[in-house]
Amino acid sequence: MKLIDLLGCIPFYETNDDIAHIEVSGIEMDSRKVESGNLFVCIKGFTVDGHDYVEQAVQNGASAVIVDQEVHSSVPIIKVANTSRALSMLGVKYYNNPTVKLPLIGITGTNGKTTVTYLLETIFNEYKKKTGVIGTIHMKIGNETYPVANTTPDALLLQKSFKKMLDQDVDQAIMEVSSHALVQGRVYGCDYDIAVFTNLSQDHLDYHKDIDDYLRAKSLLFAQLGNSYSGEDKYAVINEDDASSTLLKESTAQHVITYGIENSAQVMASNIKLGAAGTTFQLTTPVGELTIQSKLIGMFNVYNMLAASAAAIVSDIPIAHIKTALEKMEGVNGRFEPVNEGQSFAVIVDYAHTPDSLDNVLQTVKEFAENRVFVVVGCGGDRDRTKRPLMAEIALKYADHAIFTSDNPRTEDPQEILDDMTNGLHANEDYQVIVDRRLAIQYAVEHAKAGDVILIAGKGHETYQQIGNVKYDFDDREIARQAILAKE
Ligand SMILES: CC(=O)N[C@H]1[C@@H](OP(=O)(O)OP(=O)(O)OC[C@H]2O[C@@H](n3ccc(=O)[nH]c3=O)[C@H](O)[C@@H]2O)O[C@H](CO)[C@@H](O)[C@@H]1O[C@H](C)C(=O)N[C@@H](C)C(=O)N[C@H](CCC(=O)O)C(=O)O
Ligand SMILES: Nc1ncnc2c1ncn2[C@@H]1O[C@H](COP(=O)(O)OP(=O)(O)OP(=O)(O)O)[C@@H](O)[C@H]1O
Ligand SMILES: N[C@H](CCC[C@H](N)C(=O)O)C(=O)O
Ligand SMILES: [Mg+2]
Repeated sequence: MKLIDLLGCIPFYETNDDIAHIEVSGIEMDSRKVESGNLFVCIKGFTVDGHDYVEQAVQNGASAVIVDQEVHSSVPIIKVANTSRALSMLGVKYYNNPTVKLPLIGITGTNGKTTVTYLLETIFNEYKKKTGVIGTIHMKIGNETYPVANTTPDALLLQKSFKKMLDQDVDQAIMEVSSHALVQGRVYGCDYDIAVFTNLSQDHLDYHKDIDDYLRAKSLLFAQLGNSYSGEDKYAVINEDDASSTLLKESTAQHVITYGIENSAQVMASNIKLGAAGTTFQLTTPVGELTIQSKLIGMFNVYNMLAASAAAIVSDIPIAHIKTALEKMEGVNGRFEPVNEGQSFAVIVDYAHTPDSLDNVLQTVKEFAENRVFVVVGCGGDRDRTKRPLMAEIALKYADHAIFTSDNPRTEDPQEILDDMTNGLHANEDYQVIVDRRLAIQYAVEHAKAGDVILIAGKGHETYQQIGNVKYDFDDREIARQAILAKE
């Protein structure tokens, strides 16, 4: 593509050279990955500034650079107001604006995004629609999976992935939209057809100034809905029982469809029967009413099913297919996942890593436990410190025995993270600190008796533990399995 044509998507830019002849073979934001003829976009990050890597990009063959600060270079320099924003626009243009053709659902909220994403995948697949999914666990096109570094990838990878989905005849794309992505503009230029809100509670206060700032970040998804003027109907799917619903409804000029249990909403669940092996409820929607018998456990999963059902209804999926899919769904990788080797006690691995999710999941465990509840939990390093004491308190509120351990310490001292968790606790409470996560899991398994439940929270599907900057192989499910086998 000619650079001059590509730059048509940026309203104002300055250049120091004649760029009419330049062909662009691709766009790159990482100097280490630049190939001959690439346009290098300099992004100021949290760790380093891409403007410092212009020379490396040029050595690797960059044909031009996009900057928002002064740099010196032997290739043409194009100066814009904001390179992050430019990167998204360039990605959209380079990959030919894929989301205008690709039906796209974006899911945001503190908890439940991944679960709702996979519920929607199951529903669309049941209706014989090919899906593309982007989220925490991986990117998935049809049955092929690809690893991802972020829940919501950077703008370039995102647009490239949408293009790939279109090339592979995907009918419906479904993605998680993190608050980081919204603030950083990773999703500028995505033409969402449906934006779903799950819930809002405390997380990421290392990144967002306060909870209002966090909510404002989430609201950007709803404000962006319909900005492409494609003329199609767009929908915001909102949890009416969440205190943030009013602001989010006011953030969009598009159609709103609500779901809920407590407050009156368009899609509702009633007559809910929560069980240890599944959940039954009456689903009431504007297009009909039916009974759902789901294998998913816990009230929070009723909300996830309502969110997915509402998004499926506005996508014109017949409710009979929604019912079949919800009832077929076995669960999501690493979410309330049992580890069963025929032992006399239950072991559940879950991804709860926020106060609210831990509260929800422990409440559910407590309700069905025949005997004592053990919880093995920690908090991630280089992340929101203020959630640490809250998570410890919640663990003690429900569990008969809490074992506090490391999650992904990253660059923090694991003991200091655990001190943050436990400093405010009373000494006589029944908890223990075992820094090594493997030993903590082993301890819980060794001490469990018939009818007890062990909840291992925080890492769910993760198959590594990050200590310092190194990711070591680590899978809670495997460690638990080995411990169970060693015991019996
Ligand atoms: C805080 C944050 O959002 N960080 C993201 C950010 O990293 P960064 O700002 O540190 O990037 P950087 O290393 O300073 O690099 C700046 C620029 O210089 C470039 N560079 C860098 C080095 C070099 O040699 N040459 C070069 O050109 C980089 O390619 C980049 O363009 O940009 C990177 C590239 O897009 C992201 O991968 C990275 O996510 C890191 C891995 C991360 O941990 N992010 C978390 C906080 C996050 O975003 N989480 C949410 C999910 C949260 C949730 O839902 O619970 C997510 O969407 O994943
Ligand atoms: N609707 C919900 N409300 C509260 N907690 C939930 C809800 N759904 C799931 N959870 C809890 O949160 C954990 C994470 O769920 P899930 O992975 O679906 O959320 P997520 O929003 O994708 O999280 P992340 O921000 O890490 O991507 C689950 O393991 C469960 O404990
Ligand atoms: N997307 C979340 C995942 C947290 C998972 C938990 N295991 C941790 O490492 O804190 C984050 O980056 O905050
Ligand atoms: Mg997720």
